[in-house]
Amino acid sequence: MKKQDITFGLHAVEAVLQNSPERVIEIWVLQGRDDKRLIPILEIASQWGVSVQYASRKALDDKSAGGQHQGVVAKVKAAKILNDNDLHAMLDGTETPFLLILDGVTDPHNLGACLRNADAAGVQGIIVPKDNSVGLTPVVSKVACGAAEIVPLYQVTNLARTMRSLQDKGIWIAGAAGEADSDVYQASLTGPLAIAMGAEGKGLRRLTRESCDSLISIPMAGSVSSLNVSVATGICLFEAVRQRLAK
Ligand SMILES: C[S@@+](CC[C@H](N)C(=O)[O-])C[C@H]1O[C@@H](n2cnc3c(N)ncnc32)[C@H](O)[C@@H]1O
Repeated sequence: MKKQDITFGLHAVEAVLQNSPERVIEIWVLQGRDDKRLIPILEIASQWGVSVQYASRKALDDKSAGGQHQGVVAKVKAAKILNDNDLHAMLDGTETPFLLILDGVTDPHNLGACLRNADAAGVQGIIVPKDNSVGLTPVVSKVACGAAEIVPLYQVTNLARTMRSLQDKGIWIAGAAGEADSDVYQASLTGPLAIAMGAEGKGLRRLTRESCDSLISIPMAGSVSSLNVSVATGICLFEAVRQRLAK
């Protein structure tokens, strides 16, 4: 298991400091940078006794492997990897679960954007298969703008089995698929719910699709056949939010 990781970008570094300050080992800030947005980061770092070093742009570019670091990079202890047991422990204390399943998303920008959408929609956790999915990389954290520190990501060994265990707990699973007959605006998305999204190229795998209780589509008016997975995720989650608030 990885022991240390890198997080970069203003929102991502501030979020890890705010939510898990004990994980932050050291912070590097671009020397000569006079940016008000750094103030909360420096304040929280000082409050928790986290060492802050000033470094050149080249050093920060190297530490972030060329990422968009916005003048701040943190060395952090790797986050605990959450599994099926953690998922069920969370569900046992959750009244009306609202979950997102991502069936094999591999692009860190897409996972980061889905985490951001999930946080904004009030999703309690994202479930992904352990294999053939991107995990919590530095790029994911940066794109998630802090949401990677808030929304738990559960990495499960057998997604179909986990889906069955969700259904046993009374959670309805709606899978998003462009060719589904029922559209997202007519589906009922209230109550205990998990929305399952497919991967960038292949969509939902056959077994995942067959494990869903219903399939929903987002009507497409133009000529392209599908939306980017993070855009489709945002639409499905916020239609569910709309219905849940209207109840
Ligand atoms: C880029 S799409 C995958 C396209 C893939 N060729 C397919 O056949 O599903 C990634 C995921 O976003 C969701 N998605 C994209 N467009 C959608 C739409 N119009 N309706 C419902 N879900 C959609 C689905 O979950 C899909 O698996």
